[in-house]
Amino acid sequence: MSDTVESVIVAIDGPSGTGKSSTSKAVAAKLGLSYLDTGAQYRAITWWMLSNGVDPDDADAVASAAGKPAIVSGTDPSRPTITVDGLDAAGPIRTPEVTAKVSAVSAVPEVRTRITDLQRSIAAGAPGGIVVEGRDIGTTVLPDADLKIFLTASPEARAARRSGELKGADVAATRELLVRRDAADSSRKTSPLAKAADAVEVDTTELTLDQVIECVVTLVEEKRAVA
Ligand SMILES: Nc1ncnc2c1ncn2[C@@H]1O[C@H](COP(=O)(O)OP(=O)(O)OP(=O)(O)O)[C@@H](O)[C@H]1O
Ligand SMILES: Nc1ccn([C@@H]2O[C@H](COP(=O)(O)O)[C@@H](O)[C@H]2O)c(=O)n1
Repeated sequence: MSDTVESVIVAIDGPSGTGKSSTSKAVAAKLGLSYLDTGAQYRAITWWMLSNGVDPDDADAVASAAGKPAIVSGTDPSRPTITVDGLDAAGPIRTPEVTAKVSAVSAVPEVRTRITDLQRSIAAGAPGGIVVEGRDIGTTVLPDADLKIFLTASPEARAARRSGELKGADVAATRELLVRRDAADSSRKTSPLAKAADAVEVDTTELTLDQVIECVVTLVEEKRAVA
């Protein structure tokens, strides 16, 4: 006889442009789960620093200000939202200025503690379960997640995807920026980008987005089915 567990927590990590957001949103929508984009939270705090005259490269100043902004994430996968001090931040957090500084801000331990606490409380409050995507979800934020996925793809595939998204941005320059951001995220001391030992690695280089979504949905359903 088979039964189905009530709630499931899925952690999806990986480098930039591997398809974490697209996959996580679609999987959550298909399975009726909540969705959390943790990169958006780090972008939001970075945007607040830039908007409030805090130098993102001054780790002490960033640490002192880390508790100030009120960051609220909406977890409906069909309409994810993010506000900072009540302002809609969805657009401003995607600017090149924020992208260029987010790795510096997210490396500051006080920022990570603040955002990790927020992520854990959102995951704990998600009624039917949640898909949480980022860089350290399986290793640090939710080490007891029911399923951990680590998405990868070649830098060339990721750059081609991103430059398509950015309407023809130079692929070589896009690749350079992706690789540099991954290197910074992987080499920071506190909670770096890393694959959890018990994560399932999915190389998406040769897969369509639909194939990746199907693969992850299958893995979640397998986990949910309890013998
Ligand atoms: N398997 C795939 N095949 C082709 N394109 C894809 C695939 N997966 C994602 N994409 C496209 O690649 C781009 C980047 O995907 P997405 O934003 O989901 O990646 P990400 O890992 O969340 O990136 P980041 O960490 O930088 O936020 C999007 O335009 C998305 O539609
Ligand atoms: N769990 C996470 C998620 C993200 N970051 C930092 O945020 C940056 C932006 O992430 P995107 O997914 O929106 O590209 C990322 O480069 C990391 O610096 C993080 O540290 N931990």
